[in-house]
Amino acid sequence: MTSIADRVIIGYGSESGNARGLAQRLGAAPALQAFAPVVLPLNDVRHDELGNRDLLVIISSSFGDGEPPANAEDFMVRIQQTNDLSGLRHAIFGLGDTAYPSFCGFTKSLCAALAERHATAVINRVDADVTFEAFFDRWVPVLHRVLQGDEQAGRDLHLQVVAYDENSAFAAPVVERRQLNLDKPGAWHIRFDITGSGMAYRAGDNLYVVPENDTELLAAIAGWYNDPDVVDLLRRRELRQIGKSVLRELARLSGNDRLKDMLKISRKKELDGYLRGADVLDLLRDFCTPQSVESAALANLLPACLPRAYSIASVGGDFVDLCVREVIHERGGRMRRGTATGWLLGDSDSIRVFCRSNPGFHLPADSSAPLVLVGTGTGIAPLMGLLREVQADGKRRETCLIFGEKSSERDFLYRDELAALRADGVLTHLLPAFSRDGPEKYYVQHAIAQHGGQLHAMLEQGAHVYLCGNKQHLEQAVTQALDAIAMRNGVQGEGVEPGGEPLADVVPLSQVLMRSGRFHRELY
Ligand SMILES: Cc1cc2nc3c(=O)[nH]c(=O)nc-3n(C[C@H](O)[C@H](O)[C@H](O)COP(=O)(O)O)c2cc1C
Repeated sequence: MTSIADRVIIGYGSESGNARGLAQRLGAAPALQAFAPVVLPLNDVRHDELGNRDLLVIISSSFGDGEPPANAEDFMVRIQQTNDLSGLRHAIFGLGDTAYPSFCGFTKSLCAALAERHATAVINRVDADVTFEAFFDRWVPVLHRVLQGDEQAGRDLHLQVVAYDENSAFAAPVVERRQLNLDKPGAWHIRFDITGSGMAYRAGDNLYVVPENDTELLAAIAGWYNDPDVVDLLRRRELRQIGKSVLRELARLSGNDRLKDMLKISRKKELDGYLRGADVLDLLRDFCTPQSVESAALANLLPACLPRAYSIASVGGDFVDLCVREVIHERGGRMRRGTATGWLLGDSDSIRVFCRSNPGFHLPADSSAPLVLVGTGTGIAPLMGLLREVQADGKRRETCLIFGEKSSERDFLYRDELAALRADGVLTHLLPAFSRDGPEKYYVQHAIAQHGGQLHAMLEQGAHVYLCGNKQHLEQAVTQALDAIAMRNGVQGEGVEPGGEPLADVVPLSQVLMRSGRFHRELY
């Protein structure tokens, strides 16, 4: 095989430095030195000066609404102003984030503009998500093989994260449903197979579930209308999270004075109380008649079933794990299940899902920073993901999991997995807080207080705190407990000398952690 180029020009488009960093690494890669690599911002690349023994490698992020970074804007304009680029050969590595609507929008447009002008891509375009490092490590050896003449290697490489969303979700087979506790409502471990989906995620990210409605609820609404076709009509409409605009329209169609009255601002509390746990069938029965709100009008009125977000409990790869609490309650003589949890825990073989990046809950870049992980109930989910990432990284750091539940015997979620992580040295401290095990209630804030010295030492070493669980119960209690251990041990925050008296304007530790990006919260 003979090499396809003598020279490699590496042009980068980068706002915050990721693409530039990769470009510089590529430029320094030993395998590329035979091709005299030159690294420069895309705006400085003169495509009209490239010869037919040059390969243009483009590494760029996307910004705004899928637009080029500032140092790639002029390059894009020059490409658009050129009619024929048939001599140009290129390889594009795009960096983006599926959290943005126009995922890798710039590099996709650039690739299309080059193709329209008959330029040749020697490797399939890469659309990388926040997990771009893993793609880069796979892409560089292929680039090297292509340069050496193995053009098929470039055609065989497919590194494109697909940006799924609620309108184009991936139907992921469910490969495991396992109850983790002994009581009702159940806490379930659910595993999806996402092989071949092009979906990429990392620990801390969220999975959105696009549910279908409970068949019993659909049948009951169809019964109310006395029309079986209503089941299909409403299968994918939102039947539980009912917005103000839907209520207003129902009040208008039904002409019901009670509903109109409840919509007045002065009665907001009453309306909120009524809506808690209510669904469309309640509204129909309580305020409407099948004649005043016809089923077609109702279907038109209701938005599509809203996707529900869940914290991912695994780390990258071909599977996504969730830890889900069953939602089940009775109201007005009727059992109700959560729309998404009902769908997840039903018997459906596959479920439509998509991932969204959640950078605020990723592991810190500093691989030596200790981790203090605090979670209650299914709030353990993303913490399991983070621990799995520590395990996969292979770089050991001090980690402490403070896990709160009711009973060690009945509710110790992931007991075996945690024991294995302990044995493996991934989880260095496990502090369970089972509220009903002893004569006194014992919650995570009590565990924080009891082990204050040890936690304080970790915080002094730059620990990051991750908190996940119920907003109402957890946030304030944990924040206060952290502030209290800092005060007791000599604050590492601002305004107090270690061991000294607090000043009047002392900044609590939780604030200091938050300001320095070391307090990560996922509360619901
Ligand atoms: C304000 C802002 C806007 C962004 N817009 C997009 C976007 O439209 N599409 C996309 O795929 N990624 C978008 N991203 C994600 C970046 O492309 C991603 O973080 C990339 O790794 C940054 O690389 P850089 O450091 O080389 O600029 C955006 C990021 C920020 C902070």
